[in-house]
Amino acid sequence: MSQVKPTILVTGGAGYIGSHAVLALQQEGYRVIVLDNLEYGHREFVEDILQVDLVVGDIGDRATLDQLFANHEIAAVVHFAAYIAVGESVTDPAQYYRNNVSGTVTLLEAMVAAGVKKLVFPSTCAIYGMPKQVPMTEDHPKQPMSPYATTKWMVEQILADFDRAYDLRSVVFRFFNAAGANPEGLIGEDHQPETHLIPLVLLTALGKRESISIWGTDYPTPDGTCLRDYIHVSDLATAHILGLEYLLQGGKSEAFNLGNGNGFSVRQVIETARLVTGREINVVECDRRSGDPSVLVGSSDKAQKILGWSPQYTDLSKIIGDAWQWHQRRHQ
Ligand SMILES: NC(=O)c1ccc[n+]([C@@H]2O[C@H](COP(=O)([O-])OP(=O)(O)OC[C@H]3O[C@@H](n4cnc5c(N)ncnc54)[C@H](O)[C@@H]3O)[C@@H](O)[C@H]2O)c1
Ligand SMILES: O=c1ccn([C@@H]2O[C@H](COP(=O)(O)OP(=O)(O)O[C@H]3O[C@H](CO)[C@H](O)[C@H](O)[C@H]3O)[C@@H](O)[C@H]2O)c(=O)[nH]1
Repeated sequence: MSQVKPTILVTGGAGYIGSHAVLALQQEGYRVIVLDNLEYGHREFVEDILQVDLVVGDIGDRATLDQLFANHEIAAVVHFAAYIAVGESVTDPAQYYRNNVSGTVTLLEAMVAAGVKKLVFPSTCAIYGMPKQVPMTEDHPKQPMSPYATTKWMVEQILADFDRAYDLRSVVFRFFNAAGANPEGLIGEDHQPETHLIPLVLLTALGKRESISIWGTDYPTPDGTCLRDYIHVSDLATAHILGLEYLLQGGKSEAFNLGNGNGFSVRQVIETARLVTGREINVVECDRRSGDPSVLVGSSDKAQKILGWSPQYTDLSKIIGDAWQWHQRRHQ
């Protein structure tokens, strides 16, 4: 007889990475409830494609949260809801602190009040700032260089205090560059506006954009363009299951890097996209974008050791190929 698995609340589950985590949870037999205000998320991902219960509401709305926790026996929360645009966080930091920090504190208070004391929280490698050593490990100094990254580091510190004071246990995942789409092509990356390299390259291949800008060709890297650690979104989703199971089994609070372990340059991404799509992709070489480190590559040894996680889709052609499948379907 198969064991009934607990109910998990996924905030931001209508977004890019959250919807992939919902799919993975569903496939593992968990009951899932999504809380998303749909400011950026996609209703159809949750209701039509994944067919999961969706509560349209805000993480900063305590009454909605209290009702949710009262009406459902929720064992843990996976908390993706946040604003994510680095550039916008520089020009309008107030809304980032309100949504990502204040909203999260409201969620955490509601959890403690309801006795729900397990949380999986996506953070970012951007909390490390300029790399002092590569690959970066979890104990690398923290010097966030944007308000967005600061919000994530603040929440990590808040979680450490909530652990000490209220026994709220958390698994923090510091993602490197999330990319790709689930291999079945059901859901994928559709941010408005889009700022990430791989979807922008694929939108160029589709003719939705004239060209892709390469921001900086004079970095101290083999081809002069920045190296990033692109990690398949389905591998991130799998890590969330392992993190959740670790917490449900009584694991203590920990933070883990989640990366591919390999650095790919901007030129490699574009060249691979040319091969995968068979399309012409116009390139414009531009000056550096401010604040971009030349190399960001993570060590995920800790996640491998403690959670038994290792990425399955480390090949750049696979990551771009899955994203391409999704983009073609989305824009056909
Ligand atoms: N995309 C990346 O490369 C990346 C890298 C590191 C960390 N992360 C983190 O992963 C998480 C998800 O990122 P994503 O790329 O899927 O973003 P996304 O914008 O696709 O998803 C975020 C979702 O949260 C919802 N949301 C935002 N504020 C909300 C609020 N106050 N109440 C309820 N719902 C709200 C949005 O409507 C959206 O559906 C974020 O926390 C982000 O910081 C992403
Ligand atoms: O049009 C573009 C877009 C990006 N790039 C370059 O491509 C690389 C990747 O850029 P992305 O914007 O896709 O990703 P970032 O590395 O800047 O940022 C990502 O990783 C960060 C961690 O460093 C944060 O987590 C952030 O949320 C997430 O978007 C960078 O070298 C960037 O300069 C271009 O050359 N042209």
